[in-house]
Amino acid sequence: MHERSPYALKRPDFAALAQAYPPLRPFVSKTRNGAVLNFKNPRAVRELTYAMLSCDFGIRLEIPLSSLCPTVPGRLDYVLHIEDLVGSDDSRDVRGIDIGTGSSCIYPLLACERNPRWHFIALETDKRSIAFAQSNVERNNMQDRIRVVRSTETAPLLAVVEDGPGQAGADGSFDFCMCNPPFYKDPEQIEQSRKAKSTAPAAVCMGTSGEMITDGGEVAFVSRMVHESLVLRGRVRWYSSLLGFRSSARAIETLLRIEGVPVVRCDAFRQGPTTRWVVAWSFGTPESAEPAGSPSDSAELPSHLAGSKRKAPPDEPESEARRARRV
Ligand SMILES: C[S@@+](CC[C@H](N)C(=O)[O-])C[C@H]1O[C@@H](n2cnc3c(N)ncnc32)[C@H](O)[C@@H]1O
Repeated sequence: MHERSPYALKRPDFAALAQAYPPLRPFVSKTRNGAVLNFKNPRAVRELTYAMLSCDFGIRLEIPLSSLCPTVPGRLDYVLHIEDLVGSDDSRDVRGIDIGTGSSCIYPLLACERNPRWHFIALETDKRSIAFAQSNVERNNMQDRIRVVRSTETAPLLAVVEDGPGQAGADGSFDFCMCNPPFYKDPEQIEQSRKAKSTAPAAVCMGTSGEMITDGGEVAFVSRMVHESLVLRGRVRWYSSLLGFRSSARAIETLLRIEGVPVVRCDAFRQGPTTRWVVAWSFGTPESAEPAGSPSDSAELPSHLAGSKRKAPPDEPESEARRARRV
């Protein structure tokens, strides 16, 4: 977990959360070992996300039950990592792009809540998710800072940088882009992943196929970002994506090095037994971006950029619900 995360030091106290956030109460039971939550119940998992966002960030959310339910500590880790990359200069506006914002619009909401001068374009292809994301932006009065924009599957992922509808800086540039892509290439890969976790309790999965599956999997998706960045170059200062497999992070890092991208870093973030990778790259000058790192050499990075680096786990992503269980 990121060293600045408030969740790095304490496990959530379900009893205290339920006290502070009454809608969570029906899902919390008292046992001899303390208060517990039934993570097999999608409503309980969703209510936990609502409770944490409300109590810890003052964010109000509504998402459909049949969609990916974001786990707050994991999403916060990526936001903290982006803050490390772009710096915490409150004296200027910072502009970011979230590729695939989902129905929650979780990254823009968390990032804007923490950073008063940040602005986002939140891109999404799915019609229902766009409607929910837009409502969540309005529910939190963020309309002047977060703009939900519809993408199409065939359009470039970063077409918005070329189009620059309103939110780019005066020079038409963005400070960063972030992305949590669909991890899997097909249902079989999801099934394989589930079987590999057969010793674990059955997980409740709330992702739609559009949220979990993309042609060629996450490597193909992020490779598209890489190729677009080779054209856009400094129009975005930091390009980045989350990756669910260590092998994917390595593949993207290799692609970036083959393409001669001058600044590449790969950081691993661990929460319990789950690790996620964030690959970030930049065409910036040495002053605006640190030298490259890699999963193997990232321990040499300055600590504020290092996140939580631990021994790499098996090469498998995990369902949102299993991640939530460890919160
Ligand atoms: C794994 S979900 C991430 C949702 C959210 N960002 C989160 O972290 O909870 C991936 C999202 O990317 C969206 N997506 C897929 N292809 C896309 C594309 N070409 N452009 C923009 N969004 C896309 C999906 O509809 C889905 O909502």
